[in-house]
Amino acid sequence: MPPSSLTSLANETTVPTSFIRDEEERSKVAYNNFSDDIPVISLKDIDEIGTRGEICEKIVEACEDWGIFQVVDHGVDPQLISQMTKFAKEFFALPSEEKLRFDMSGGKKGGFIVSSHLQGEVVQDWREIVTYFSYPIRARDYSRWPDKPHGWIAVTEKYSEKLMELACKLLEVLSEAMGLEKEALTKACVDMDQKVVVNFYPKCPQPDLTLGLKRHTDPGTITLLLQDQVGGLQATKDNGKTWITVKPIEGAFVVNLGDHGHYLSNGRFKNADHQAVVNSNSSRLSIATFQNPAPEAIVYPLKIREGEKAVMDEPITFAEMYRRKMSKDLEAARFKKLAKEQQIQAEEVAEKAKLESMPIEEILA
Ligand SMILES: O=C1C[C@@H](c2ccc(O)c(O)c2)Oc2cc(O)cc(O)c21
Ligand SMILES: O=C(O)CCC(=O)C(=O)O
Ligand SMILES: [Fe+2]
Repeated sequence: MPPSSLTSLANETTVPTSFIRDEEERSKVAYNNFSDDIPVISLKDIDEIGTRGEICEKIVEACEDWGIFQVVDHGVDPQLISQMTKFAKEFFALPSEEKLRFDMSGGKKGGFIVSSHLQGEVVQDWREIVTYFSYPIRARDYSRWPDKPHGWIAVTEKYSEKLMELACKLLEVLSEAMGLEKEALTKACVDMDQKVVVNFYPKCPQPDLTLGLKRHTDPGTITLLLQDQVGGLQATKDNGKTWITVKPIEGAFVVNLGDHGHYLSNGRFKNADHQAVVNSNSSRLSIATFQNPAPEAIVYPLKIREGEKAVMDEPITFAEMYRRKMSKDLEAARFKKLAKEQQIQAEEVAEKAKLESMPIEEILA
């Protein structure tokens, strides 16, 4: 079980062992060693015939290469962005008991939790989150949306609406790039879900031993991530051999393609492989807006190009896809833990056997 608040641990000198990751999982690149590899794309005049083609080309190239790009000139009001960020920071600065009024550790849909939305994780993430489901509107449960700081709900509603519009615009481009009608991807989502996860990564006394958010791909179609200027989002496109730290750009959104986007494009667009690292100098805030298909939406490639084989064996619902992914992730983590325990046990047995066969003079030497 993770602690009920992490902020209180930020002033310790060591991290509890439940946060310590195996060496191969730890960060290999500094949180502030920024890379320019991820394309930054201006969406200015995206609806003009003259410029649309050029912008689309850049987006498609980025999706084929990394599954990640950043967008600027996206039309979301900078004031709305700064209000959203300000309220989010204020929420995490509230006393623990206020945040725990929204505790979701008992499996509640939405609210506040330390470390992970997944139950049964073996190693804990160095983060606190507050999350709420914003679309479809008819399914909103405002009792799980934080009501403090006062005024945040109105801002989150507006933010959700604007990000839904931006996501749909980006999905139009990707649909066209696949040679499909521009509504193809949104239609495949049936009735698009939106879930907002606000990540707060407190300062960490031993950032090299842990991660803010372990390596993963997002399950849905597309994620729009707003990050502050601290840095910590890292991506790999060679299965974890090398990593880059995404350069924070004021007011930009990082766009990540998720598993659903990857499957629907039959693997042509990558599902961004990423993680978040922490540091000992400052806390960090990021706001992830996950655009997901409805749970009953069928997941299967919308187009299989000539000479290609389908990346999926059969069509399944998004709910089933999500369930399989999460149980695979947890299974892999448990298997790793077991293998580690067995290795320690084997080393202990070998050590004991060595000692038993040693002459007493050698042991005492
Ligand atoms: O918090 C996250 C991040 C992310 C995620 C996916 C898969 C993982 O194994 C993992 O550790 C993190 O995507 C999410 C998707 C959700 O539906 C809710 C989340 O809280 C998250
Ligand atoms: O905080 C970050 O930079 C990454 C967040 C993320 O990947 C997520 O919430 O899924
Ligand atoms: Fe993510």
